[in-house]
Amino acid sequence: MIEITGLTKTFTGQDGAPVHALGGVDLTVRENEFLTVLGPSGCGKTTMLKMIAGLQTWDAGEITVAGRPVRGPGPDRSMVFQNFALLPWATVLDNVAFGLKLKGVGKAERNERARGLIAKVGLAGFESKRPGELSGGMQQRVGIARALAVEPEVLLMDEPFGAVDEQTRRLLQEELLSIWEANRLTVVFITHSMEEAVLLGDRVVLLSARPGRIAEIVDVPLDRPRSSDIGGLERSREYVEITAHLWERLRDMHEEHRLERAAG
Ligand SMILES: Nc1ncnc2c1ncn2[C@@H]1O[C@H](COP(=O)(O)OP(=O)(O)OP(=O)(O)O)[C@@H](O)[C@H]1O
Repeated sequence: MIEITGLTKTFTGQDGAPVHALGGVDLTVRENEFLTVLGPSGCGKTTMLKMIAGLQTWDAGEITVAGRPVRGPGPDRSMVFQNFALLPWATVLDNVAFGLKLKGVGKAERNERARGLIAKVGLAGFESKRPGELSGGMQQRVGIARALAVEPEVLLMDEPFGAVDEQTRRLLQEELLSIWEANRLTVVFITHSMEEAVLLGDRVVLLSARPGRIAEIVDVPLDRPRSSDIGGLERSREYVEITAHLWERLRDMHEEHRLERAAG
């Protein structure tokens, strides 16, 4: 579905020094897969996601989505951001319908589709509110509904639940899982949470410290559907073993990074 080969990127830092963000990433994301991505801070996770979205250029390598080379943004891919990135002056309805408007869908149809999605993410009755009147969790529901409105093949999520409280995060995880179970989208989901990576993912990609490369890909053979019993999964032996393994790897990466820095 998504093929990434030899992806590299070097930025110029504020002091003029090169920042090697990605050091040759090769990755295949399967059709309808829920892929989660973990890695040390600054290893290029957001950079890679923006590249798949067509929002960031790269130096070398290639990305294709369903066989089409990525040259810029397109309606086949939607992104959900950590800070929601909603239009503050527009209502919930207009925010969700925005992408459909850009696609040229008529007002009656886009509003009907937007209302359906707003209900799906549990926000029926809030159509005429503006983002500033909503909690963080509610704003992220709008972000998800907006991303789904254009019926993308690929949903790109950059730490979407990082800015909400623990209970809301759990509810949003359950909602996202049930939406994905019903629609079978291809999802690439960045997170800082090992627990979240394992609960949601079919596979967890571990990126190494900068320059980011694939350090390991871990299969998550937990039963699906998972949306109805996240608590039960957390007590399963597989879940405990996989999260322990990921923690060991991440701890080693932090330690290597610390030693490299100490060595100058
Ligand atoms: N436009 C830019 N100009 C210069 N440097 C950049 C730019 N965008 C990203 N970087 C640098 O590239 C590296 C990778 O950034 P990126 O945001 O992709 O990492 P990340 O893994 O998503 O980080 P985090 O986990 O902290 O969100 C960082 O060192 C960052 O400072």
